[in-house]
Amino acid sequence: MNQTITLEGLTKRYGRATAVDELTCAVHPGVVTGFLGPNGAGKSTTIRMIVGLDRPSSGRAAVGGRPYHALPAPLREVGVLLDGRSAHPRRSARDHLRMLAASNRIRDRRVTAVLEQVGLDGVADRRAGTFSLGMSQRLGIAAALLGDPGVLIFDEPVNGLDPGGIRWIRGLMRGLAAEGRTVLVSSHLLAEMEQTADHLIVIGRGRLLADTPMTSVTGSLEDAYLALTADSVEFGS
Ligand SMILES: Nc1ncnc2c1ncn2[C@@H]1O[C@H](COP(=O)(O)OP(=O)(O)OP(=O)(O)O)[C@@H](O)[C@H]1O
Repeated sequence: MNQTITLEGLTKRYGRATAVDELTCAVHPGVVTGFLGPNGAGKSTTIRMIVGLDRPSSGRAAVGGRPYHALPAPLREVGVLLDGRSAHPRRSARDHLRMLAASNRIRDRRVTAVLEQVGLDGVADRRAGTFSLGMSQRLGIAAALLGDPGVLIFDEPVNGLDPGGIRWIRGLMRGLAAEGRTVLVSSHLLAEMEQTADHLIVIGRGRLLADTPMTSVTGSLEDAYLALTADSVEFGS
């Protein structure tokens, strides 16, 4: 399938506030695209609209030309990590993934495969509520990978991961892109993005500020980012 994510005039208003403002851009397969912007810029809201958790006020978000809700087997086409702590705390990691697999007609052996892939095979039968933040993030990543999707979206995946985990997810994202998948990742960790992303989409106050290959960033990403977003920071210095 066509694995490009396309946003066309994507807009989300909450009352009089505009969280996402006429966003038009595309996220392509085969590369890691970093999705950057200050707190409150609209990254999570954009991701939620891509995966059908929020309705756009106007405009469109599509994957392979189709809105998420029109995909016949969404988890097999788009994997998303939004909040690592999404599993029921009393349910084991394995059961959480089994339920997701069953509801999306994904074979049970994928559960074992993704548990191994994220390094949770040794704790698969422990309740998710006893997991550390980093382990919960890994479980969320396992859920995103479950359907072997061509499109992966990670909202702050490095959150809570230790240095070994950070290196692991960097390799995971690079590997997924090298397999030809579309990888969109939001993060505030610019040094990490500098090592991971091939392409950058930067938003501020819901608007597109930059859509550019990493190679066009001269000097440090931090300097370039802070200059670009200087007028778009709602909170902070
Ligand atoms: N359900 C909601 N109701 C009202 N306003 C909302 C809602 N969800 C988000 N917003 C507002 O939309 C704006 C964008 O928020 P969003 O969470 O998308 O930003 P973000 O770029 O992901 O931020 P962060 O980096 O802090 O996670 C913020 O001003 C936020 O307060």
